[in-house]
Amino acid sequence: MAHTHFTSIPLIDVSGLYADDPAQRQRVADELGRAAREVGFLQITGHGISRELRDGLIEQARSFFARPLDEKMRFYIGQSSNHSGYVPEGEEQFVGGSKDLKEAYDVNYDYTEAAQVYPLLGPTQWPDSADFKREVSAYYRAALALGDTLFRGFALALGLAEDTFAGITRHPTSQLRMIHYPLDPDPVADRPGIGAHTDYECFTILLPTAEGLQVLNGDGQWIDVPLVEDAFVINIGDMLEVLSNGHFVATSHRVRKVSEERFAFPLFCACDYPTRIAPIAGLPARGERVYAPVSCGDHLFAQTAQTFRYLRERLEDGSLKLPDGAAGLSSFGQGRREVTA
Ligand SMILES: O=C(O)CCC(=O)C(=O)O
Ligand SMILES: [Fe+2]
Repeated sequence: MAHTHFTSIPLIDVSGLYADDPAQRQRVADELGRAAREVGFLQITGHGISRELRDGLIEQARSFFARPLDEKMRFYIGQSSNHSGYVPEGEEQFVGGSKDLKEAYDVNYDYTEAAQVYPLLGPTQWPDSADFKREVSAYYRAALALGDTLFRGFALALGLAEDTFAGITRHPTSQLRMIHYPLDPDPVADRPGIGAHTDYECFTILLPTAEGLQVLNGDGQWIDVPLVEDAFVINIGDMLEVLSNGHFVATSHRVRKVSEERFAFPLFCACDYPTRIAPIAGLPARGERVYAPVSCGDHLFAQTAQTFRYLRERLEDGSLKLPDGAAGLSSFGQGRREVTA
């Protein structure tokens, strides 16, 4: 899908999505739709998530990542049963073996009632801090609720019923990542924060603490995303590009080498694990592209299994098998995790 030649990221006040008046909701949805079609990235204000919730999350990240490595490794993601916990530098490697300078803590949707056990759902492996669990969970809940509101807005933007996504986002595999990009002490080393990629899921709600995020436009130029007071960055991911039959675009982005210590908190809004991701019936194709259907959870897990060292080792020794029909890396959407650095 070709992108337009944008040179800035649209900023939208979404408070109208909470209005009782359907016309007001539709007006905001139309703005969301324009940004999703033309840029695939936007920034939002009027989202209702308080500064207190955001500061609580940032504070917990700051204190967790400041701990010595051996303490952080006590909560290593590789010892969890559902892919949650601490992700040390170098654990996650994308196509081409990118050398991102970052560490992370992955938090799961704490859903334990599924009749079937799914690899990306279940109780989070929390660190040994009640404050961390409380503050991070509070933010996570609020951001998931914002995600539901945005799903309704995107449905209206596509000319669909407002509750189109409700039935497939009841217990979604929507992970919250807490990412720490340390300042590289070597001023000449050129290690990006995160290499160029698109996100796998429907859309991402991102809270950054500093500039550094860049978005690729149709002319192949990297456009800086400014840090806007009180705003979240929202970007379309592969799955919403597919569901929308190419109307919305999953846009490549990256984080350049940071010039100050940086934290970023993406919540990847996905669908329920077994959801079949295919163009929604009745939406005419926008481009030439024909999208092959995939299972939401199996696709996410297959991508994860091929990029995390601990899971790759299990694939190699045969103790883990990829779900049937799993796609290879960068074979979906806009070429997820394609490293061009
Ligand atoms: O750190 C950021 O601003 C973006 C992170 C990101 O793109 C990702 O985790 O997928
Ligand atoms: Fe991303």
